[in-house]
Amino acid sequence: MREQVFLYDTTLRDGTQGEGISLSVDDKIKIVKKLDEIGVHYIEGGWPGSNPKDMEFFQKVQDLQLSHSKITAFGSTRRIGVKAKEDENLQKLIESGVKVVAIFGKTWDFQVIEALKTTLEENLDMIRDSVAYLKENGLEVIFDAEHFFDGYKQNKEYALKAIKVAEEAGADCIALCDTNGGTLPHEIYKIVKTICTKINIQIGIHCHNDGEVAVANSLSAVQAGARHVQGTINGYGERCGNANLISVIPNLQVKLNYECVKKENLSNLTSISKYVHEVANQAAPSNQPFVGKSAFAHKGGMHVSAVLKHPETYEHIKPELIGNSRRVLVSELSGQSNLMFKAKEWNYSIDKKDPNSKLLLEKIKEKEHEGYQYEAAEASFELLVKKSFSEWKEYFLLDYYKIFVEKNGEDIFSTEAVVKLCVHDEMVLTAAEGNGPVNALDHALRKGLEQFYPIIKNMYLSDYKVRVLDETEATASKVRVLIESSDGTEKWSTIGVSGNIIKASWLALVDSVQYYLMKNDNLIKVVSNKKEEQFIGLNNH
Ligand SMILES: CC(=O)SCCNC(=O)CCNC(=O)[C@H](O)C(C)(C)COP(=O)(O)OP(=O)(O)OC[C@H]1O[C@@H](n2cnc3c(N)ncnc32)[C@H](O)[C@@H]1OP(=O)(O)O
Ligand SMILES: CC(=O)C(=O)O
Repeated sequence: MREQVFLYDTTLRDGTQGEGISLSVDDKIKIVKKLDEIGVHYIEGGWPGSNPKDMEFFQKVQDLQLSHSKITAFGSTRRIGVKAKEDENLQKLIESGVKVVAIFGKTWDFQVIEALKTTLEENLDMIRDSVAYLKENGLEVIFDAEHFFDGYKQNKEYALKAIKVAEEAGADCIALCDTNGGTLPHEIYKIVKTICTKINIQIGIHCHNDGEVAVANSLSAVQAGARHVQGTINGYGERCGNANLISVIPNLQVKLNYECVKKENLSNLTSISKYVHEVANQAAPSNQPFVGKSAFAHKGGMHVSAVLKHPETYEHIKPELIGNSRRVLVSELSGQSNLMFKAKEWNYSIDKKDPNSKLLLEKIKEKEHEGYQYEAAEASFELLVKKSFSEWKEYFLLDYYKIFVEKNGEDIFSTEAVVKLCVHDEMVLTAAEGNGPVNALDHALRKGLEQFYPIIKNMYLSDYKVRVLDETEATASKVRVLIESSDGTEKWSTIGVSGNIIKASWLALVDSVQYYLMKNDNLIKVVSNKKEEQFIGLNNH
């Protein structure tokens, strides 16, 4: 039987103390639903005494039927010199309608004197009165021992007395907080181990990430006896953030054999991490451990060769356990194993002994040396593979393009592009305007192709990025253009590199259209045959 560790999520409270993180009431409700689905035990919704938004949240959340999670409200011990029953913050905690509250109190003598500006005795009274009052009101009470580790290192006796007072007043759990985030895992282990021998109620841990060891500290605390772990999804939180539950959970469950969430819910971690990034309007870091896009992305040829033989050679856990997946990147650091893996993904079968495979690898390395970066442009890479390993027909060939940019006296710019193409042995000349040279080229290219391949009306450019490759060359430097295209369902990325930004853009643009046509080749054949029949018909008249 695996020992249970209780998860206490504070994304909606401490998470929103992180710079740039702000959640509306609806956002919070959405996140609550997801956390409940994966079986987080406690969800701290906010601080009812802090702002009207949090009050509204506590009203609205009462309408949710949660299956697993208990909603908690956060606040502080009573104010100095005020009776607990008259303290506005404690009243709001009770009025919030929750059954569980977490209150933080000072356990570091230095904080009591410098921040609270009161006596050590009054602080102990504040803790005692507040916990006792909330218990009298029938609530489950978690006491967050603020700055516990710093306090313990400086004045053991007082820090211990502060949490003893909370225990004696009836607290259900004492969460030891590394509030400044500077404590190291071996210190956490030693201190938590000692505290577990002195306190008879559940011990919890709340770590900040200022020393980048919040996850490690949380694990050390559990190994030392803590059974309640506080943290946030994706590690959002004040300053450098809180312990990232998305990493804490699989480390505890997969590696240390504790029970945090039901086994079947582990595979939702990747999607919940993405979901919360999305709701919080944050870019998901691709190198986020466990769930990031790159967490199981293999780039070095040696690694890929080994992973193909046995994934455990370069993977610490199976990616599917947490809902992630293995990826292989293609670059100048690739070996033939990278090509084989990618080709298989696209249903091409290639053999290491095939001379084309070696040629393709050499071509990729040359191109990467020129400035191409295929890991960011898989569609261009797939075209290269297709051209190397199967019959390739050009959907169109360029004869020339011309671009005209005009600025009139009233500071109005106009841009026009003329494109001459050969499609199905027919010369097509088109012109189009655009709000810039690349846009005009895009319009002219489509105008020329749409009559042959009407399907391209469905695709559009969704992103366009330019990167200067050698800044020392200033305006003469090479540029790398990355284009992302979409048809509303799929997205694909293509690349072009040149000393001329228009040419780099054209190359990326052509790859984008060729890729789409290649992917929809079955549909296209029908349309272009008809077109040819039509021409024949016309010629007969
Ligand atoms: C470690 C943590 O993360 S604790 C959580 C921190 N989170 C937040 O502060 C976010 C929400 N906070 C707020 O909305 C506001 O700070 C409020 C509404 C709670 C309080 O606002 P104000 O009354 O204007 O006080 P202000 O924020 O300026 O100062 C905090 C006061 O609380 C006191 N205080 C700090 N900790 C405690 C405590 N554990 N118990 C009682 N009082 C405390 C401070 O000494 C200070 O008192 P003072 O005004 O007499 O100097
Ligand atoms: C309570 C809390 O958030 C802290 O001490 O960091």
